[in-house]
Amino acid sequence: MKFFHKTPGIPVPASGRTGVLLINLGTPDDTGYFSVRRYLREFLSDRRVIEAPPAIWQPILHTAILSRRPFRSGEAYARIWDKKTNESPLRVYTRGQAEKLAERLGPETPVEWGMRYGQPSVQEALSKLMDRGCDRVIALPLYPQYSATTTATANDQLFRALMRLRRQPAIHTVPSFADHPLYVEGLAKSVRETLEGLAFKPQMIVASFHGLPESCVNAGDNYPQECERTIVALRKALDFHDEQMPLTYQSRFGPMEWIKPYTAPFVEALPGQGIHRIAVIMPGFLCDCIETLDEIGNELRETFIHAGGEEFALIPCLNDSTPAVDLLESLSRQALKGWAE
Ligand SMILES: C=CC1=C(C)c2cc3[nH]c(cc4nc(cc5[nH]c(cc1n2)c(C)c5CCC(=O)O)C(CCC(=O)O)=C4C)c(C)c3C=C
Ligand SMILES: [Fe+2]
Ligand SMILES: [Fe+2]
Repeated sequence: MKFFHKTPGIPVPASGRTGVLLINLGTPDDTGYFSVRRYLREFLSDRRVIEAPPAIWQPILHTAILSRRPFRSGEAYARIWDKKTNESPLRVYTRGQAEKLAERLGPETPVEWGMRYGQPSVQEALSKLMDRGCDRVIALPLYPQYSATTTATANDQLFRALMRLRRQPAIHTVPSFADHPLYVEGLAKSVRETLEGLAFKPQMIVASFHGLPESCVNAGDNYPQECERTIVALRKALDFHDEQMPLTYQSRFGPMEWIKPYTAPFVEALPGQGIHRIAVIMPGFLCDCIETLDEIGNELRETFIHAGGEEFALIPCLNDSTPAVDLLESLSRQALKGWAE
């Protein structure tokens, strides 16, 4: 394979054109063992995600993890799979966000979407933008809170693609948007709408964020502070006390210590404290995915009911709703302004 990719065929307009590149995590192509294995192998080989030296980690990954986990994860993906499009929800919503954002920005500002792991790749999405005449690219990682394990590796992947280009576009990377007013407003609206539609009144709304190994935080990852910023702003928007909306962390992986409190034990203890009706919101995720729909919507619900809970409601992520597209439009226009004459 040649080191440099082709230079885009379409001449760049004299005035230049700016495109928006949405970058999300990625997801398997189907729920079968080999697809899930391929996805997990790529994901868990990323040194931004697992920092252990490859000489130690790779043998563990290829034996203990990739032999069994794809079966279990494949079953979980099958439970949440979008039957209509035959895709994972994460991909369906990311595409929806890109298509709706493109309508808002108009034909002069092309929008593409790519995945850090799997398909469509960031490189493919970048090529499409350049083939449409973009010499400037706004890269927008779809994570509300910054973490080196998500935001930084999304940007790394884009710069990896740039390393192979003879003629590079200029890049503007959009920072995290943990307490952006449109994000907080969108979350508050989704809480109000879900509560209105429920036949019961939750005694507590648990805000569960994806977790992170403690070692990452000790080494300087500011993700927990970003989660705090989101939750402080959301409680304020809803006029909630801390106890009405506690913050917890889900999705642990491996034997190491992760940031606390852990969602599952926290929720399991609630019925014993007289809390039998809860709702769960997951403001660390812009799109519903295996972690929200299965780990929380299925597994955590079962844990809570088994522990004596009575009612459990899941508040959906913003997905490709109007508030989500409002937010992405605002972030894109803000970045576009930076390039205005
Ligand atoms: C050490 C492992 C992991 C770290 C660190 C991590 C950080 C992290 N992840 C997200 C968002 C998502 N993670 C998702 C799935 C997922 N995450 C891990 C591991 C780590 N994540 C695994 C092994 C998996 C795969 C699923 C499984 O087998 O259980 C997803 C969902 C993807 C989908 O296809 O639906 C998201 C989204 C954040 C925000 C984050 C750090 C802050
Ligand atoms: Fe994860
Ligand atoms: Fe999980």
